[in-house]
Amino acid sequence: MDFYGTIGPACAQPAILQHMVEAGMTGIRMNLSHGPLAAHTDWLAMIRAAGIRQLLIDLQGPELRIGTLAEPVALVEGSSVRLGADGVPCPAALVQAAAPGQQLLLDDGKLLVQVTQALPEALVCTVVRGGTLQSRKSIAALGLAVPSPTLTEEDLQNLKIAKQCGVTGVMLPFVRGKADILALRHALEEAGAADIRIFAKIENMTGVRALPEFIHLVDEVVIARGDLGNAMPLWELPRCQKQLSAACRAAGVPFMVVTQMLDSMCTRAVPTRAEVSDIYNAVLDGAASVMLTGETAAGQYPMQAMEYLVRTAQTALA
Ligand SMILES: Nc1ncnc2c1ncn2[C@@H]1O[C@H](COP(=O)(O)OP(=O)(O)O)[C@@H](O)[C@H]1O
Ligand SMILES: C=C(OP(=O)(O)O)C(=O)O
Repeated sequence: MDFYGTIGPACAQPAILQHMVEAGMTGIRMNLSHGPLAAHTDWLAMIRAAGIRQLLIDLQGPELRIGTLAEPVALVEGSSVRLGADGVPCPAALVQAAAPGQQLLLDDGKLLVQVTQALPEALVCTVVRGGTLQSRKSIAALGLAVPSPTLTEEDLQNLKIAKQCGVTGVMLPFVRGKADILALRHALEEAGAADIRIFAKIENMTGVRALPEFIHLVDEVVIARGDLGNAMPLWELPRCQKQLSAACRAAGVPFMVVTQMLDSMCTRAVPTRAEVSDIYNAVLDGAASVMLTGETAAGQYPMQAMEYLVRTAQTALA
């Protein structure tokens, strides 16, 4: 079984990475929504030096995200926020597609705003669920199809240098169907990197419904519960996870379970009973891999989190 962490400011130090490897981490993911491969040469050197064999890059793909902010923005419930020109930067395609009444979940649903006015270059929104909005956080526009290409210009640049950077797998967000996978395969071939494995992230209902048409074209399916949880009431997410797991088992395709596996460990050295049960159950369901995200990238206890992930999974495997 594979155990992945996500590299980020909290763990990008040689001693911490070394400790995570000793705890059983077999690979690491770099989320390129927060910066291109070329800007992470120091992290790449650390990954090599720690002897981490598998390096996954998570592309931008069709995912919608807030742009880069000079500083975090406090969104106060009931107040107004402008997304787009002269406001919080966001994709132009979203501004074009959204109409008044549209709900927008930000940062994996932690924040919620509703469009009250759709101007040609900006959306004026009311904050429904407030909090602090940081750079590059996710946007989910419920029920709205926002046209976007499979790969951004930056994704193509990243793929060109992936092989020389030691990348072994590419994660494609928000896979919508066979065409997205074929486009990524083509881009990898063009980059001379046809042997890099493809991880298809299932992050919305379009991806759930389309899985049968592309499951045999990918190397691993990723049950990406952060964004997927925005696509349904949260109490339905476990059923969806079980159904996706069963579909992968039936097709004989490996799958990964990811996101909030040890979320409380972002701020505490010991996980909850519910979190270790979640990991144990994912392994019993047949997951080929499990991955930590914010726990290792931005949390206070990246080494301890990796240790709990690996030990709990190994107990389930024993
Ligand atoms: N390459 C990076 N550079 C700087 N910060 C990062 C990077 N990768 C991750 N982070 C930080 O760690 C957090 C958790 O990582 P991840 O779960 O991959 O991001 P997100 O939830 O934004 O998709 C990010 O929101 C960001 O604050
Ligand atoms: C892993 C996920 O993707 P991201 O970190 O881009 O939110 C997820 O949505 O579960």
